[in-house]
Amino acid sequence: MSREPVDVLIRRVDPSVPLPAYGHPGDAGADLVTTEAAELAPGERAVLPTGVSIALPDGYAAFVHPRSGLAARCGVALVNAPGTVDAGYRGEIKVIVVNLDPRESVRFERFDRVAQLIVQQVEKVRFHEVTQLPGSVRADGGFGSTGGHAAVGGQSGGNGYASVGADREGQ
Ligand SMILES: O=c1ccn([C@H]2C[C@H](O)[C@@H](COP(=O)(O)OP(=O)(O)OP(=O)(O)O)O2)c(=O)[nH]1
Ligand SMILES: [Mg+2]
Repeated sequence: MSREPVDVLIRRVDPSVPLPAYGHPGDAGADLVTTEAAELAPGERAVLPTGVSIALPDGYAAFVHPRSGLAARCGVALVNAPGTVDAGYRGEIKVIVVNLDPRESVRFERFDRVAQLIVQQVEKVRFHEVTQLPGSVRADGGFGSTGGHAAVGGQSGGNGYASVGADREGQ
């Protein structure tokens, strides 16, 4: 059974902007548009206005996520993905896009969909300082400790194959 949607107040900063909308029932993200046209050269980034500001209930945050179609077709990423919109933020939501394509410029027209907003409940924690943390199986292993590193500069970790995600150390 699906839960009732959470009510979120929204204000149009740009009076003619379409409100964020879910593409399909069950989608996690509501699409955000840019209210400004922009052209990004390869490697260029821009902070694009979305024309809306929101008031989230306490205990919620909204996250500005990339759109996979823009990423796959045009190499467009969000520099800070996912961007965090705090419950207390009343300013205009902005999207920090970057064109990662090495050759092609990318052009956004006014009201093109540039990102998607995912609203989530977030925990607030209280930090308790200690001198020693409880043990765990992972301990301080991280940053590739389980193997399967991507190749850098065409070189892999010693066997000469460029690979992403294959666990060579397990073979
Ligand atoms: O992609 C984003 C990320 C952030 N924000 C807005 C909402 C958020 O509440 C505020 C601050 O974001 P963040 O905390 O990530 O930035 P900061 O550099 O830490 O700024 P601040 O010192 O204002 O917290 O900026 C956006 O509109 N889009
Ligand atoms: Mg901050």
